[in-house]
Amino acid sequence: MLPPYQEDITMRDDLEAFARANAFAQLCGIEVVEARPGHAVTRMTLEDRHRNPFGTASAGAVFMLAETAFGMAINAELAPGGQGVAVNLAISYLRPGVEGVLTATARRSASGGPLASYEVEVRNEEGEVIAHAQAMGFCKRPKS
Ligand SMILES: CC(C)(COP(=O)(O)OP(=O)(O)OC[C@H]1O[C@@H](n2cnc3c(N)ncnc32)[C@H](O)[C@@H]1OP(=O)(O)O)[C@@H](O)C(=O)NCCC(=O)NCCSC(=O)Cc1ccccc1
Repeated sequence: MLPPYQEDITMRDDLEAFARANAFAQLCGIEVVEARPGHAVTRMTLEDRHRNPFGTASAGAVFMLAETAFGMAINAELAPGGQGVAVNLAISYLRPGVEGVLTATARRSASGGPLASYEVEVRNEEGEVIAHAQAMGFCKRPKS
């Protein structure tokens, strides 16, 4: 059985520092809104630098938003010194990202041993799902 989420904790101090240390997410303008064990929310305002030649959101930008939500959700579950990493992340783009704020929500759907599976939905401001990702994470324990 999965442990319950800690609903009362939205972002511990160490998770805030962890989010700030994610240099590439910072470069992309991704903000971590919420992070608690097994659940995280990230958002990104679409700017010209995120666009592909068609003028819509680049696949990589949307992927990074989803990946950051996954990374925060899995690492919020681990004891200090542990590392939650992606071993596979598959994404489907259902609608183009056009403008405004995109929001990714990650939640753990299953786990077994060191593996944990996450679902990530990316929505536009209208609440439409523009992308869906499935991530398989591996929880590395602190080395003794
Ligand atoms: C996950 C695992 C199965 C680990 O299996 P294990 O049995 O525990 O493997 P082990 O620990 O033994 O290491 C294996 C080999 O690697 C080497 N090494 C390790 N660490 C370091 C290092 N720091 N620097 C240099 N080398 C290092 C190590 O020496 C060994 O080499 P060897 O074999 O002796 O020559 C493995 O496939 C893996 O690490 N895959 C890559 C996953 C990955 O990169 N995902 C994407 C990034 S995650 C992400 O972005 C999500 C996110 C988002 C936002 C925020 C946060 C997170």
